[in-house]
Amino acid sequence: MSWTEIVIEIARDHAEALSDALMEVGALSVSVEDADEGTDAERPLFGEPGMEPKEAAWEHSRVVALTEQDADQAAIVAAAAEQIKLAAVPRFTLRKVEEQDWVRLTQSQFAPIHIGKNIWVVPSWHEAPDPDALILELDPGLAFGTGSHPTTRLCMEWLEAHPAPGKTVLDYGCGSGILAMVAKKLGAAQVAGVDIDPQAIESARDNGVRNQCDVEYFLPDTFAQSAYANQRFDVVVANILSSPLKLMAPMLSGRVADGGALILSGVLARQAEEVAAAYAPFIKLGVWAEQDGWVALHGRLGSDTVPPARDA
Ligand SMILES: C[S@@+](CC[C@H](N)C(=O)[O-])C[C@H]1O[C@@H](n2cnc3c(N)ncnc32)[C@H](O)[C@@H]1O
Repeated sequence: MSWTEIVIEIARDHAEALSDALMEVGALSVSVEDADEGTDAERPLFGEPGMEPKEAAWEHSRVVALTEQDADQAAIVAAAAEQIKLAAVPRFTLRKVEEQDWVRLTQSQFAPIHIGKNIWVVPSWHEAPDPDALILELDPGLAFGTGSHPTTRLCMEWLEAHPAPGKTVLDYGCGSGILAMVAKKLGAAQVAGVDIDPQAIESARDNGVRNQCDVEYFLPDTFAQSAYANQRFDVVVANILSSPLKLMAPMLSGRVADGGALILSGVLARQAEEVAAAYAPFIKLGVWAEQDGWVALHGRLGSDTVPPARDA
């Protein structure tokens, strides 16, 4: 079966309403894109959780509505325009969409990711490229943490460079559970993960089962009432944005055992000093490594000095 896409370029202010109206009058699905994407007018936007909040949305939108091939596309556009009382029916073009193997197409966009020296994150439909490596089977899903983002990779590389066999690890802001699972696979004795998002907890638990990683995951309030309520950990890793990290300084520092390590990620290089300043009353933090403008900070509780940077 084939479909036809209706493509309408429209001012950003109208895009959301037009997209809702198109759905109501017969479109099968609608997406709104940046009409300036790929041109000199394109504005940088960052959408992944863990990245800087959007400062400005794009200027011009492209609304793309999928319809049955034999639908009356002109009538659909006219009805949608009338529904939201546009002054005129917007101009549109049509694109034919051939049937494809959508599952295969989507899957082909996610390849195994090599991280650090010996870690591979491998989608379930791929063979592990190196069966002797530390393999995490992870599919892209609702929770952040597939290893594609520098903030995640920096933490994974830190964990690999500082294995803690037999130690305790807390992954605060665990998302998919990727960091907790790396810690566990590197030999940590006891690992806990916490996230504010119930969907993240659910997917972290699923991923734990799939990867045979015995990690316990909690929402913050249940964590505070769990057997871990007063526990301090040998390693605490938190990949969250700089503002919440600053607010959490007393809480996260209070979770680190004497001589234990704290690793913070989700921090832009220019934010490193202010984040380190928020933790200074508790733990001396310094930059461990930088990737694509993001840094990971680290420090040890009770140490007067900042541990060396990776490339020092
Ligand atoms: C950037 S993701 C990191 C996910 C994963 N740890 C990684 O490194 O890829 C940040 C995660 O922190 C969670 N988060 C944000 N604020 C939080 C808070 N105040 N307490 C606990 N988790 C939080 C988000 O729901 C999200 O899953």
